Amino acid sequence: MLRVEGLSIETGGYGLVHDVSFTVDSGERVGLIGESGSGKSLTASAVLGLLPYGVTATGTVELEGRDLLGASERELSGLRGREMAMVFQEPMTALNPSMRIGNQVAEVMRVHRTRPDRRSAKRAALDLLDQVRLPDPERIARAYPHQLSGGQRQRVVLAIALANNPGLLICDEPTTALDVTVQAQILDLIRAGVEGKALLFITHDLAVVAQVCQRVLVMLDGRIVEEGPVREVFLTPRHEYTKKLLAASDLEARR
Ligand SMILES: Nc1ncnc2c1ncn2[C@@H]1O[C@H](COP(=O)(O)OP(=O)(O)OP(=O)(O)O)[C@@H](O)[C@H]1O
Repeated sequence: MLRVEGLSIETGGYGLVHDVSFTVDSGERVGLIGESGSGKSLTASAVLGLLPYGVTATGTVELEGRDLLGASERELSGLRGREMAMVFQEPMTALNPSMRIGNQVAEVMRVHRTRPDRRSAKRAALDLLDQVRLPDPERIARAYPHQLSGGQRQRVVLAIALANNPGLLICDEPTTALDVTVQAQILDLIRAGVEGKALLFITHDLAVVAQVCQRVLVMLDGRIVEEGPVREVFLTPRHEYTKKLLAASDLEARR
């Protein structure tokens, strides 16, 4: 499904990510962990074709065999929101503050023409709001983003991400801004929502990886230094850095 091979990212001749390779198959949930600045978000941005201005990527990124690094912006925007979708930390930046929630969810289906008409897109939007367990979807659909809580807004973002049934979902710290009980609910929804799809889940929280992912990649200074099944890596880490990460987390205490 997603294949990243020899991905390097640089800016002004300065390397930020070095020769990163990994795959995420359909039905697989893969975590990407590592300290702040290790290159996790840039790696995800390269996959999505959303690298910041002046930052460039080389290597191979393929989604269902389709080359993404060489794709035009037009091709990429046809894929984003349809074949691959993303959920970032701050839901407010993903939502349009002046558009009603229902219209925003319907919009992503209209843009990609995945529903035959406006009415069916609106109906599908209500179903999606219900699917992410928002109470009273009709009322939420009429609301504006600022009228919802942070957790409710992230549910809306997830509904938008899942609207077109994408094969790949990329989450970058989706629950970091939420309190723990809401965090657990959103993680459950993500797990349920990605069934049969590929998930790349970026976080610095090892407990979240243990809860959501089957496989984990550990990144340090722009390189993947260790990878494997979550259980294996967390129980018997091989790289010194992974050992340090585990020692610093509260996972140890839960074993
Ligand atoms: N637009 C940019 N221009 C130059 N350097 C950048 C740019 N964006 C990120 N970097 C640098 O690239 C490195 C990797 O950043 P990245 O955001 O991928 O880290 P991260 O692992 O996602 O960290 P965090 O967990 O804090 O989000 C960092 O050293 C960062 O300073």
